[in-house]
Amino acid sequence: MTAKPAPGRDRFRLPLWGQRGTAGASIPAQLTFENIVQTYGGLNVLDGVSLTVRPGELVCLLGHSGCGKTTLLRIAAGVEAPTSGRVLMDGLEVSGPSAFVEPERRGIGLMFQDYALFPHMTVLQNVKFGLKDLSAKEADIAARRALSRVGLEHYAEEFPHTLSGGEQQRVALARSIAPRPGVLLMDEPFSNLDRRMRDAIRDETVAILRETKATTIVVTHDPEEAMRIADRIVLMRSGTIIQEGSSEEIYRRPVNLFAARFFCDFNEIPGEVRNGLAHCPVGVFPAPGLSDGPAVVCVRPQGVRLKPAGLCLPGRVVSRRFLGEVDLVHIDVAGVERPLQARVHDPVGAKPGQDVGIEIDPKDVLVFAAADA
Ligand SMILES: Nc1ncnc2c1ncn2[C@@H]1O[C@H](COP(=O)(O)OP(=O)(O)OP(=O)(O)O)[C@@H](O)[C@H]1O
Repeated sequence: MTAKPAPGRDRFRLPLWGQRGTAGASIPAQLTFENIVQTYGGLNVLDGVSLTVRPGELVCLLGHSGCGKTTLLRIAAGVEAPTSGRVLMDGLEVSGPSAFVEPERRGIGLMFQDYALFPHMTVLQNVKFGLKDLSAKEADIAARRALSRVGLEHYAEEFPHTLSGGEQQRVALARSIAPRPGVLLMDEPFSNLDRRMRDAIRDETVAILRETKATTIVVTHDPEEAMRIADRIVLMRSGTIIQEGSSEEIYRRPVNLFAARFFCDFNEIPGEVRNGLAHCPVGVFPAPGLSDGPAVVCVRPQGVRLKPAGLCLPGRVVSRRFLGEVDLVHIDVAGVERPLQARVHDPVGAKPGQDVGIEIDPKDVLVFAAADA
């Protein structure tokens, strides 16, 4: 176990990332976590996390509350030192047994959920705050350029409390990109925005990040948000990475039931695997690679189709809700404890009490060993 860095311990100055001049595109850095362990009160909050974020890549750290996402960001930023393991930027150790680079010398930008704007400073002063290495004139130019990039140049002399939540978010973004960080770390940056404006601001933010080219890690607990913005999603659970990949890879081929449940509200039906096939009350489905034994058959609600009664698996409609683009229909099926959920475009006039036929699209079915649950 490595001790936390003590004052006077081997530190080195890093002109490399620390001073990138005025606003404009960043020189993206590669950020590497090597076997990071972080222990609080004898508990491993991070338990051997290894991850490389490529230059210019946008990675989303996704996981439930308390799984260690923020702790990993804090370690990357240098606000905390890991109990063991190393953090490297472009291959050079910035946290670890042989070095600890101060946060302000890492060239890492931070943006928090609450934006952390200073209320007594104008918008321009807030954005200039991180530009202390520049002359007053250079800082002014860089800050105004960052503000213009987020479309808020006209708000330079306003105070934060006079701005809407979405505008404050953009000021915080301008402040974090103004020093042209090689790496940008964002902790739940959209969670304070109401749903109506979140999608637009999220897309706008991603477009700005692409333009600035900074290597970016965004922490979120919202799978839809991660799918919407990430080049790569890193799914965490209890201080470990359980899967990483593109949103499509994780959605279509989750490594276990936990990962599957994160992205879809499945119908979960107990079944039995025999000779590579899962048998359950709604059908028989391929279960490649699974040993014989109890299983959970997971059926996506959009994979359940309604047909006229008598043609296929019989069911009886329990309820139907109009959700706009689809209807959510609950259907009782013999042998299945809870009604099946179906998200259907064509509910064939389904009314509560009506008998229907059910077809299940095998591409919307995943099977896991019951022990995995
Ligand atoms: N300084 C600390 N001292 C003790 N425990 C801590 C400290 N910082 C974090 N923890 C604990 O470590 C665990 C992980 O916290 P962390 O904030 O990294 O999780 P998270 O995934 O970011 O959660 P959230 O989405 O709620 O922010 C939590 O159980 C938290 O209580």
